[in-house]
Amino acid sequence: MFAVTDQAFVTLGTNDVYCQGALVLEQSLRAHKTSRQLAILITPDVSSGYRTVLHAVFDEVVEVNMLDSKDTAHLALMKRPELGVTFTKLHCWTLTQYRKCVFLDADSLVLCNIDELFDREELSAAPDAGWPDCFNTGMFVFRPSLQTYSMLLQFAEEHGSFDGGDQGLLNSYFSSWATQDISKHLSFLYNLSSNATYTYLPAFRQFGSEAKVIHFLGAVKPWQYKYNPQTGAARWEGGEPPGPHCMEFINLWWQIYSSEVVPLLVQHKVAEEIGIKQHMQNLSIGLLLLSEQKAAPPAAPCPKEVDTSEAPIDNDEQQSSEVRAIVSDHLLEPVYTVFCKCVLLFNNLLAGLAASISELSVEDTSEEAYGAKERQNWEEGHIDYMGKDAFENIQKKLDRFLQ
Ligand SMILES: O=c1ccn([C@@H]2O[C@H](COP(=O)(O)OP(=O)(O)O[C@H]3O[C@H](CO)[C@@H](O)[C@H](O)[C@H]3O)[C@@H](O)[C@H]2O)c(=O)[nH]1
Ligand SMILES: [Mn+2]
Repeated sequence: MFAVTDQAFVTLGTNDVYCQGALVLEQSLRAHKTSRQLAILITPDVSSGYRTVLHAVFDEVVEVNMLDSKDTAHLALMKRPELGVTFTKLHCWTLTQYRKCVFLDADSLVLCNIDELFDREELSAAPDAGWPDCFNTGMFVFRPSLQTYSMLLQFAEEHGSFDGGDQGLLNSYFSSWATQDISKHLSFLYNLSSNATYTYLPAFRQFGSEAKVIHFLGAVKPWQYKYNPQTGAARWEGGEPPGPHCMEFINLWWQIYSSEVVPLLVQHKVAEEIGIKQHMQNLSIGLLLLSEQKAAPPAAPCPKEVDTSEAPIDNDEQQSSEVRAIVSDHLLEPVYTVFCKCVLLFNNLLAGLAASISELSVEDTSEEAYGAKERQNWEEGHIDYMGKDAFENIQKKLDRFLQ
């Protein structure tokens, strides 16, 4: 396929949670064989583990500073205090290595090839379902330009944003969108809000099958649901049911997440950061499941049984040599053999997750003790045997993980 190098789809992830949305989006664009580059803007909060995964799948990962509107009054009107950071989206105009781009929110996914969008001009976008004289900024065609970028910042400083987020600002700046040029007025099918079934069901029945991009806009995102890979169905758990979303699309998001994104996270050893939980009846059932899918990549070799005797650990050459190095360094063989087996077991459980999980959920546990920094220390051999990496703490982690 002919690759177009001066045009790109661009998305934004300011933290690990939104980056998971970005990974689903990326997989959906690749699945529909885009010929354009895939770029993501990230901010310093994205962990090193996630950066590795993003670098592996996006053509370009660009780190930018966090821009924040800090406009709490307007954001409060929208009941979305977190959206000030969406000003960071404005950085997309700095990507001048590309001639033309299509921005897509990280909470969207594509259902077919949408490369024809690159035939459109700045600023092309689809109407917002809440106020159709405004465009929704979950998807728009733009031309990177440092001049436009600085004019946008200046405009933001002088006028602010009527909703506190990027959407209010961009609609004020590109204010002729609603009336001037119908070719910049894109079909709603390019940015279909996932609750359209509820707001206008007959129209959804008539046209929904032609949808090209699904956008999970609103306070509740697909990753806040729980998913059962056996049934392929997501469900809402705990408390008030969220605003309406079409479950068919939520299920689709989760199907892509579990079949395409989880294996990537496992392969790059970042699965533990997102708190994928498995609900197994007990450890032996879990191990049985793991050993059954031993041959299936990308799962790592798995221990057949839990054995805390002093037999050598031989199920993964690289891991066991690392483990032996730790053991011989500290000459505390009996204690650390058990300790290392637990670590191995923990790693193997994570590695086997993709196929063995009975339920998935995504949580931002980046603040937890086993964060990116700790993992880096671990990888570099700085292990706090007496403190947070002590055997009982690893045991606690295992217990939590297997709850
Ligand atoms: O903490 C955050 C919040 C947002 N984003 C990015 O910004 C986008 C917009 O935020 P989102 O939560 O998707 O907003 P929406 O619920 O879609 O709300 C609407 O309002 C936002 C603020 O004006 C616009 O950015 C959206 O395009 C518009 O659909 C996300 O998709 C991400 O790409 C982050 O990376 N981190
Ligand atoms: Mn969005």
